[in-house]
Amino acid sequence: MDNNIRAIALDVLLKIEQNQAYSNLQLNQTLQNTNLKSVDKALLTNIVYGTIQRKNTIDFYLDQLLNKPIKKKDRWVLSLLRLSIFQMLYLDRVPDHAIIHEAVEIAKERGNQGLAGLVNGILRKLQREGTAAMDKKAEEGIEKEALSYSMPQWLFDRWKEQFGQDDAEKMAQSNLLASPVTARVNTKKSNRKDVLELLLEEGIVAEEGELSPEGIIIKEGYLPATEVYKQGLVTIQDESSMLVARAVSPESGETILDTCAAPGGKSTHMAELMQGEGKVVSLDLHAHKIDLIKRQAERLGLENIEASVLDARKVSEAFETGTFDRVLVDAPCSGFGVIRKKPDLKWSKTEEDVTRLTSIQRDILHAASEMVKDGGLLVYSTCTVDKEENDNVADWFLSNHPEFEWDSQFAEKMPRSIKSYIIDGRSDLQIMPHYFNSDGFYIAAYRKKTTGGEKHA
Ligand SMILES: C[S@@+](CC[C@H](N)C(=O)[O-])C[C@H]1O[C@@H](n2cnc3c(N)ncnc32)[C@H](O)[C@@H]1O
Repeated sequence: MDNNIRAIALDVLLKIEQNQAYSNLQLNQTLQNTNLKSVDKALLTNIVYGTIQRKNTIDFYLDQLLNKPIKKKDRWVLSLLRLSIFQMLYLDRVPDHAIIHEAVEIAKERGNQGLAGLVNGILRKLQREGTAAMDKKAEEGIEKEALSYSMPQWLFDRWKEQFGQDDAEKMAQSNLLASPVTARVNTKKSNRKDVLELLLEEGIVAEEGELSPEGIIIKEGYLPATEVYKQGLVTIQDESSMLVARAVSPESGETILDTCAAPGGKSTHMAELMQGEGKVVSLDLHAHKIDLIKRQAERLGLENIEASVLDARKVSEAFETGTFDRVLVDAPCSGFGVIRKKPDLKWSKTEEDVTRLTSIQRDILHAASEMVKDGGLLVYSTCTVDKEENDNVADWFLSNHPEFEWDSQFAEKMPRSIKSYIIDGRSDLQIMPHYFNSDGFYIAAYRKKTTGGEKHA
């Protein structure tokens, strides 16, 4: 069975590489289509994410272990070596000799005796000699952090400049850890206590989350296979992401705009908080993603979501100015807060991408702000930790939109444990992954000033 897991892990890694697919999407698709036990699914997840997370460091070792480059047609062997080295160096669960044996069997089956010999030789050398000599070389190199934390040096340097050495190191370190699986209870259908009991009956060990009143943390078991999930009592979502809908704080009967809504995590959360009363208008640029929102809404039993395709920058072509009580801009971003779940992001995104994204973020925020009623609320959020995309965009907005002010009630809506991270006089929040073992998220909330009338939201 274990051999099977490694063969599947190899296929997932190759598909991610060949199709440039997002690791989480490719892996989830595979997890849904295999009948592995939940403990094996966890191991598969660990191997795939871990191998991508540590790619930099593993390749640094591989460079030194390989005597000559691997032929182009046999490039898949590199992925096999990477996932085997990841297990040998970073996973305690399986002894080295078993990892080597399985890798050699896969190389034999998929390649030939020569490749099996190559795999055997490299992995045995690593087993025999360890990494001490190679680590010494790394210490002498200039890209020290890139190798210790297995991330591009430019990104580490950027974090160091933005947050200081200590936070940059803590964040880089926490990104190498497995992310907890968390879910949101659908409060339109049930409550946290009942859901925890139902999950236990299905063999899923879970506990209450710390950050969100609807949050639960899955300790053991594969949630998507449960009846609780299928019946729409829960949605898989990170706890910091749940705080976004809290910042919007929609009320029953209101009309809400979610400008960048797919796959629907926050739209459905807001619709649940509204107890199905009122309306959430969910937009996304990509037609194929609208279906994802609709499917989630259906699974969760939410009838108050209207999803359609639209470029949020052109929202004024579809709606009258000041139509919505509250508007959420959960903007496209670099995703540097969710590296634990999408490790490929740290290898694929560049500094130029960050700059390009900030201009889209500004444009969407500007267009969306026109949709807010007097006295209404506008929330800007991202799943990144980059100041250029976060504080800078948020500050730019406020200085260019005097009709808005910080939402003075923002801190009250956030959990107590987080309040110390909110700076006095502002209503924004940067959550780093190492603060609460959650995704890195940024949230800023503004209120549109009233033009003489009473406060609305
Ligand atoms: C961070 S994701 C949104 C996640 C979503 N709010 C959730 O909670 O499930 C950003 C989304 O913005 C969409 N997007 C990108 N550019 C856009 C634009 N100009 N107008 C509308 N949506 C856009 C992307 O397709 C992507 O689905």
